[in-house]
Amino acid sequence: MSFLAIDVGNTRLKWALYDEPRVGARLLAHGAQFLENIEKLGEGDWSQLPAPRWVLGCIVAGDAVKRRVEEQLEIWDVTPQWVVSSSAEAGLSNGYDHPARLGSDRWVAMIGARQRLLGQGRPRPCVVVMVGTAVTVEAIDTDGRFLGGIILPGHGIMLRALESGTAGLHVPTGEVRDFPTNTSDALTSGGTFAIAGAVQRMWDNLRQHCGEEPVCYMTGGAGWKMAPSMSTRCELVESLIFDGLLEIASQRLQPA
Ligand SMILES: Nc1ncnc2c1ncn2[C@@H]1O[C@H](COP(=O)(O)OP(=O)(O)OP(=O)(O)O)[C@@H](O)[C@H]1O
Ligand SMILES: CC(C)(CO)[C@@H](O)C(=O)NCCC(=O)O
Ligand SMILES: [K+]
Repeated sequence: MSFLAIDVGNTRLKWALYDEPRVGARLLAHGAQFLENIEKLGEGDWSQLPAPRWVLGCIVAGDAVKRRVEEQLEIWDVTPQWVVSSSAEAGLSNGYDHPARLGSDRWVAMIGARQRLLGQGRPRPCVVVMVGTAVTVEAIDTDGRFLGGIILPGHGIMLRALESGTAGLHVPTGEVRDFPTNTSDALTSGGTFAIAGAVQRMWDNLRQHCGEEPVCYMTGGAGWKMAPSMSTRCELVESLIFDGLLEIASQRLQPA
C-alpha cells in the first residue's frame, strides 16, 4: 500500500513516496517545490508516480495553499489527511496551552525524533531543531512529554528585517566567522549565532530540568548550513518530518 507523505512549509512543499505506511518503508521517490510552483506538481513530478493509496501531510501554510495542494492531489482517487496537533499521539504528549495551536510540522517532527530516540536506546531528554523559513527549538523530557519550545525568525527573515530596517545593510551573503570584520560576514554570522545560541540555551534549560544531557536532532531545509556552527552536538536528520508522518501512519493503522 503506497504512502505519500507531504510537508507544506512557508516556503516549500516537500513530498516523499514510500512503498508502505510504516517506519523503515522503502523510499520510492521524493521532491520539493516552492509554494508558487505548486500548480506544476500534478502535471509534473507527481504525474510520473504510481498512485498512492494513502496521503498524509502536515501543513503550516494557509488555507489557500492547502486548497491548491488538494487540487493537485485530484489526479489520484485519494483524499489527503492532514495532521492536527493533539494532546497525545504516537507516544508523545503535548504540553502546549492549546495543543491544536501547535504547528503540525513541529508536532510531527517531534514524533519522528522521539521514535528515532527510542530506536537508539534508553529514553533521554531530547531537543528538536527545525531550520526553515522560521526556526523552532523544542524540548521533550525523558518520558516523551513536549515541555515547550521557541519560535524565532529564520536566517532569511532576519537578514531581510535588517535590510529593510536600516540604510547601510544591503550586502552580499558572507561567511560565518568567530570574529567578523566586514558587514557581510557580520550579518551572516549574526544570524547563524542567533540560531546556534538559541539551541544552546534550550539545551541548557532541558538539561537543567531533566538532570541529564539531552540528545539533539536538527532538520529543515537549512539544517545542513547550520550544522557546522552548532555549539551543542546535534545530529542532522533530514527526514524527521517524514519519519514522523510514517510513525503516525503506522500507529493509526494498528487496531485500537
Ligand atoms: N546560512 C544559513 N543558515 C541558516 N539558514 C539559512 C541560511 N541561508 C539561508 N537560510 C534560510 O533557510 C530557510 C529555509 O530554507 P528552505 O526553504 O530550504 O527550508 P524549508 O525547510 O523548505 O522551509 P519551510 O519548511 O519553512 O518551507 C530560508 O528561509 C533561508 O532564509
Ligand atoms: C512556527 C512555524 C511557522 C514553523 O514552521 C509553524 O509551526 C507554525 O506556523 N506554527 C503555529 C504556531 C505555533 O506553533 O505556536
Ligand atoms: K517545515
